[in-house]
Amino acid sequence: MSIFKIEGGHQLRGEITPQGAKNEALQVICAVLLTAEKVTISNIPDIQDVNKLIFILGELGVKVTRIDKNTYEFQADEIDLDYLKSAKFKKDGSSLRGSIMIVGPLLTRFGQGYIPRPGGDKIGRRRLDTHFEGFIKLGAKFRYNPEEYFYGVEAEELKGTYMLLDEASVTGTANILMAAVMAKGETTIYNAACEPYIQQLSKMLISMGADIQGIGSNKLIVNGVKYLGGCEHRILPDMIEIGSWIGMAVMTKSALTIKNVSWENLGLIPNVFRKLGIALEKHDDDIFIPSQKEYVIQNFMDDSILTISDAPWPGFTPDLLSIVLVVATQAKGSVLVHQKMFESRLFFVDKLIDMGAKIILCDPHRATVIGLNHDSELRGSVMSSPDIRAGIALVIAALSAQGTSTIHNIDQIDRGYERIDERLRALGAKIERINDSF
Ligand SMILES: CC(=O)N[C@H]1[C@@H](OP(=O)(O)OP(=O)(O)OC[C@H]2O[C@@H](n3ccc(=O)[nH]c3=O)[C@H](O)[C@@H]2O)O[C@H](CO)[C@@H](O)[C@@H]1O
Ligand SMILES: C=C(OP(=O)(O)O)C(=O)O
Repeated sequence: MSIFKIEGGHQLRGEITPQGAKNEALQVICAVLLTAEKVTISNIPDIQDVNKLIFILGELGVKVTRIDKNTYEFQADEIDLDYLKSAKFKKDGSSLRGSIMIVGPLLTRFGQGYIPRPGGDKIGRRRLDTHFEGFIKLGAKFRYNPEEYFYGVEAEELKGTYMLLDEASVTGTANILMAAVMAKGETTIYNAACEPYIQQLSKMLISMGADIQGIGSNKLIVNGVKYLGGCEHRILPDMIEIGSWIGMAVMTKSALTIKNVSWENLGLIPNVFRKLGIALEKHDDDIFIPSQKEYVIQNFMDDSILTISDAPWPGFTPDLLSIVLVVATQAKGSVLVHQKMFESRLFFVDKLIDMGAKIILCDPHRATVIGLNHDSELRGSVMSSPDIRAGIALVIAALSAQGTSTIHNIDQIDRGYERIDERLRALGAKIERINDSF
């Protein structure tokens, strides 16, 4: 296990290009299972979760060719369905959340799909009902082995239908959509998630020959086709990484340019950071953040304290609330951060409190932050990263703190951030990765 050692208080400078989006990558890589033809995907982030998924596809028999650092060609023309029943798959498949999305494509193309209970962040209960209720609606038989936490669906033929999802689940919508594109007849998926990840997946499926309407809305109408072909697809920049870079710049009082962010796909993200008082300038498709000695949190119009909360898209993504929270610790003013979706994602605030931040954890979902306005800086500390976004929030805190911090369990951060230490060093940060053999 490696650790990060970070000497805080150094400004960043220069330009950074965001990686491709992790959550889109996990969807579109699963979609290669829908065709026997070649699929080329570019801007794939070189991160642990994505590499694990590519490994699983390779074990399943998909031919994987790495064309350059971030571009791969996939061909799923000889799939080994026996691997799905092996002990190895039960181990490999459970190591990340995104692997769940192989089930929809396998079910629609081969009539069977299996998955061990998937991993991902330990940020609260993460059920899979939406996924499997959708497959059942399409005509699949559901099997569950509780001893092994092993899920399965089987069907001779999937038939289009109307469904109202019990929640707008991101991976659930992607999974059901991938099953529906080759089901017989019309499927309506209402209360569908519509994050840019899903919009991108839909566009890719259309370029493979699928018929999907309603992209970007919460009602997708799919007319099943018999066959899908190859395509080329480019992944959008990672909006969560973009938000993380905004946090790094502002907490270290640095001027930073984030290149080619795809502004039109950022939704409320720029607005939310602006409400925290952060100056964000749109320079063509870049974000420029000027160096700011202070940033003042806006109150609501009636002068009550600002609340920032998450909601399914086009609401504010829950994956940026930990970053909003850490940024607020050095703002002028107060804000209530309300994490509605996940019940264990705010517990990391203890670590920020140890560093000197003024935060009241009201309950597992809500934390009030009273900004220090840089009147006193956070103090370096020894911490462990509980999940990917808390992990990057701790990195941000450490970059701004006085003294040196050590962050353990950085595997969690490597799950979703490509060579974050190298890229930060190139901008002037003092961060080292140390192999911790103890
Ligand atoms: C690999 C991947 O793509 N992961 C993302 C995906 O996870 P994932 O697809 O697993 O998350 P879901 O969208 O299924 O939901 C996450 C949690 O939010 C709750 N929920 C969901 C929808 C809703 O309308 N109300 C509600 O309360 C669910 O009960 C669940 O506990 O979406 C999450 C929510 O944006 C993100 O945090 C994850 O980064
Ligand atoms: C929660 C996240 O990821 P996963 O769904 O893969 O655990 C995330 O990206 O913030």
